[in-house]
Amino acid sequence: MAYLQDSTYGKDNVKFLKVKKDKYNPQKQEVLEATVRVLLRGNFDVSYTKADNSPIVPTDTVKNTVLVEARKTEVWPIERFAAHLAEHFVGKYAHVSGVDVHIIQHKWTKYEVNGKLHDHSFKKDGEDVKTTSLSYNRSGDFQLSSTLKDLTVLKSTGSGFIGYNKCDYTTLAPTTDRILSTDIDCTWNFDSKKIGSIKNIYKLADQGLFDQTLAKVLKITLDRFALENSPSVQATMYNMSSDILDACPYVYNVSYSLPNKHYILFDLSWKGLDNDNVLFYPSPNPNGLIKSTVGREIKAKL
Ligand SMILES: O=c1[nH]c(=O)c2[nH]c(=O)[nH]c2[nH]1
Repeated sequence: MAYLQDSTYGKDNVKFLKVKKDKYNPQKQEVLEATVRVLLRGNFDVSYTKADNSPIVPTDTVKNTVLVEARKTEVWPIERFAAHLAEHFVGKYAHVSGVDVHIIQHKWTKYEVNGKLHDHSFKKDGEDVKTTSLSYNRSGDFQLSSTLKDLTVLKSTGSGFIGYNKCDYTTLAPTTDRILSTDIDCTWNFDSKKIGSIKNIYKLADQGLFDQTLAKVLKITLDRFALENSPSVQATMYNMSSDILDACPYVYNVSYSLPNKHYILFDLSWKGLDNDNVLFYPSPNPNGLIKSTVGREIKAKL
């Protein structure tokens, strides 16, 4: 006999762009382009097991809700809009027990014209995006995290890899000078206890917590990447995580997932040429993939 173990449903890839006009100068604007996913949990079992659609809030209604609420409420920062959507669905439908909201914020950056940032012209200056994920239950439990991803970085020196395990399968030569390149994917989980309740997300958003945390994560990641003589991806990502935990008291733990995008020194000796770490070829496949989650050490009570 089959039984429904788990289910969730909703709308994915709901896209909008919202314009924010300055109160005193409506030509001065900000934009937020977003891709939203809302998945509902709750008393929907009969729609799967008995072909009874009566509890289903159509995914089309979910899409409409995201767009109407984006018009009616503040969407900056995306953590606030995620909280608003989660509260909306749980508040409106008694049989919804929980909501998972995921929002991607696409990058638009103002650029300078005649030495001054233009009021309403933007360029796409990178593929990196910020995302947020909020899982919320009717009981009040919530888990909020945000992510910076697809930020591609490379350093042409200041990185090495030596002292690793060697066996009869090892061909890798140790190096104290290599290219290090990765696509940054960093997730910071917020401390739900410290935030207190989903309502406090609005207050903390007003205080700038979420924007400041993103700015700190970005700065720490880029600074560490540039300034540290990296002994390995593993050690560098741990140090980045540890810096973020020191700088961001509302962050509970930090996860990085970093591909090691190899650039291989090309052997030119057959041509009678040396290669003093100047000519490399990018080797997209295979790539290393290094992941870690770093949390705060629980101090023992003395
Ligand atoms: O920083 C690195 N970590 C590894 O685990 C590894 N493995 C490898 O082949 N090169 C590297 N580099």
